Amino acid sequence: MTAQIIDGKAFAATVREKVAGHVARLKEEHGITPGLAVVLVGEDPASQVYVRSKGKQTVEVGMNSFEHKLAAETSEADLLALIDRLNNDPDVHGILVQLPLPKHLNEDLVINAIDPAKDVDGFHISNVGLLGTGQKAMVPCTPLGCLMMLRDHHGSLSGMDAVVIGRSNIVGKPMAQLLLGDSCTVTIAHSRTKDLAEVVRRADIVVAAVGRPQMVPGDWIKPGATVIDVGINRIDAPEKGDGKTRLVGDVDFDSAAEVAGAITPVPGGVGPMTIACLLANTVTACCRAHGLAEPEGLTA
Ligand SMILES: Nc1nc2c(c(=O)[nH]1)N[C@@H](CN(C=O)c1ccc(C(=O)N[C@@H](CCC(=O)O)C(=O)O)cc1)CN2
Repeated sequence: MTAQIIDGKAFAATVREKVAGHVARLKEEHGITPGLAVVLVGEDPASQVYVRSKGKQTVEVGMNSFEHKLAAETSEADLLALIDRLNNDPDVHGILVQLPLPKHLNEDLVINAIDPAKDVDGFHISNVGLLGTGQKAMVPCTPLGCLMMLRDHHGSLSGMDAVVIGRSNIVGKPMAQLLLGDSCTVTIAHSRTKDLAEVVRRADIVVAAVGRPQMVPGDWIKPGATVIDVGINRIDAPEKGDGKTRLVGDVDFDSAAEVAGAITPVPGGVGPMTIACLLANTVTACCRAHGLAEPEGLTA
């Protein structure tokens, strides 16, 4: 293996430390404690784990955590009523609704009901528009985490060729906007892209966010390129024993690490940065709500 490993777990710990410092200052100097409300509808096991982790890390950095767990059959009207209460609660600076939602709930309607100033996921249409036009926005946590790791590794990204594989509203599109904002030449590729291998081979930066296990092999990677693997896919692992599974990314780590200059692992790469950036966004939202200076290095 030749690539440097970009350790997202360690980097996330440094982000949390910075957040904790800002939270302590907000308390000492202004008597303000940032608060994050997390809404979970239903019992999706992975979502339950992520929500528990968000609550625990929120408290660990000194913020208030408000968890709202609703039954899977909750009506849209009841969910919207809860969001309205949270929008009007001065102790709540950040609101997020864990995705995916049960099928009977309209995700767009629910997300767009959140006050954009409290939308710490950055999914509200107003924040999407602000980011797309280069204005001050709440930035989606996973792409923000990827950008932080890229800036930390490279310093300036200006002039680099970047390929984002995947066009989701949550990762692919905002990631492309952020890279454009840092003056990369950006290509958004997807399942219908012709000659994807050739497109990826041109890139100095590859962000893989397609949700297909190990889809990107090492021979698609330009030697020395930086590879950010957003995928989290569970696959069978018969080598570990009957019925066992393991997590892999969208990139074939072993072959890509032979060619890349740097690469994020799965697990322990982008995933931990998602929650760290959620905490960062909550402090940012709190500072903006109170007209205070925003924390440096925690926003795009
Ligand atoms: N409202 C939101 N919903 C969802 C988001 C989001 O950003 N906002 N993202 C994902 C889930 N997610 C956070 O919510 C998330 C996913 C993965 C990780 C993580 O740390 N993964 C670990 C591996 C965990 C494991 O063992 O399964 C890693 O990659 O190392 C954190 C947060 C969808 N929903």
